[in-house]
Amino acid sequence: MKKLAIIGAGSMAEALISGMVENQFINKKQIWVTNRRNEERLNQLQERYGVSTSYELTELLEEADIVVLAMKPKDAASSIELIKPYLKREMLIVSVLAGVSIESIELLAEKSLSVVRAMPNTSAAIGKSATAIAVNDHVSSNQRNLVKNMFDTVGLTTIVEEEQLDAVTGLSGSGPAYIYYLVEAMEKSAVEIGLEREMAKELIVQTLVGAAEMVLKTTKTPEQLRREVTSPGGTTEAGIKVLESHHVQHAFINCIKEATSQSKRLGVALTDGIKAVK
Ligand SMILES: NC(=O)C1=CN([C@@H]2O[C@H](COP(=O)(O)OP(=O)(O)OC[C@H]3O[C@@H](n4cnc5c(N)ncnc54)[C@H](OP(=O)(O)O)[C@@H]3O)[C@@H](O)[C@H]2O)C=CC1
Ligand SMILES: O=C(O)[C@@H]1CCC=N1
Repeated sequence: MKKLAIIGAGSMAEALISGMVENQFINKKQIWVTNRRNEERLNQLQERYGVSTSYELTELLEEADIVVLAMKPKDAASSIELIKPYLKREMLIVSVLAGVSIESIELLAEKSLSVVRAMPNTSAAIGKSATAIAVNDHVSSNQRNLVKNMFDTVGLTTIVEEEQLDAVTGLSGSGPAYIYYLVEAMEKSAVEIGLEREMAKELIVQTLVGAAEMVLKTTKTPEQLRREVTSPGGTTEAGIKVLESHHVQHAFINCIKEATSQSKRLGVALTDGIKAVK
């Protein structure tokens, strides 16, 4: 591969750059990055990772093998409008945009393209993303393997059907935020029950890591693991009763369903908007 161009220089772009550079997926100078106008940010990425940067679209996109779309979904239409004269059938387009369908990308580009739609999460920044990718019919098996290898540099990658990506977004794309929300609650409670913040943080993190590894490494279900912690008449039972009285498990299920619906809504709004102006 000669060149990989990334449109958007935010947190997701940086996570990918860091993974690719660290794992020598491609020579760092062959990674080109741009953003809308934040030049300081581009300089920062250049200094940190040795990547190339440019606002000159010919320099950026000419002869690129892979073009990664990493702007916010609301900026997709204006951004693709700018780059569409440079997008070629032989290029592979990789989008990490939540909710934005492959169809929308091709409609915006006004041509059929080889498109991979991916949903990573922010744990990509430490090489621990749970990423799902879906491809359209123009993507060859070599290209699909190449993109899988690219996302493997930032964590685990699964191949799914495009229809499943909204659910993946609701579950694992947004997932880190749900866990952070729980950690926030654990930290607040720790202070209220008289523990020092720093010491509590250490205990919370180790509890999370330990629980995650138990789910990963044992053959027991999460429910079995929970029951093993819960002694009859003990502390866990007393705590879980409070969660149940607030229907917390039900609330989490609704949270994931709502995030999934929002991903669908974002996609439909964009596709309808594009079709209305075409
Ligand atoms: N954050 C997350 O947890 C996840 C995010 N995603 C997806 O990743 C994408 C990026 O998210 P994130 O990195 O958090 O976003 P950020 O807001 O951190 O970064 C967005 C970037 O896009 C750039 N940009 C906006 N418009 C244009 C344009 N017309 N041309 C070039 N660059 C442009 C911005 O440039 P400037 O600063 O100059 O305006 C900025 O560098 C989103 O689509 C999101 O759905 C996917 C999975 C998880
Ligand atoms: O909240 C969002 O829309 C993005 C997509 C998945 C995680 N963050």
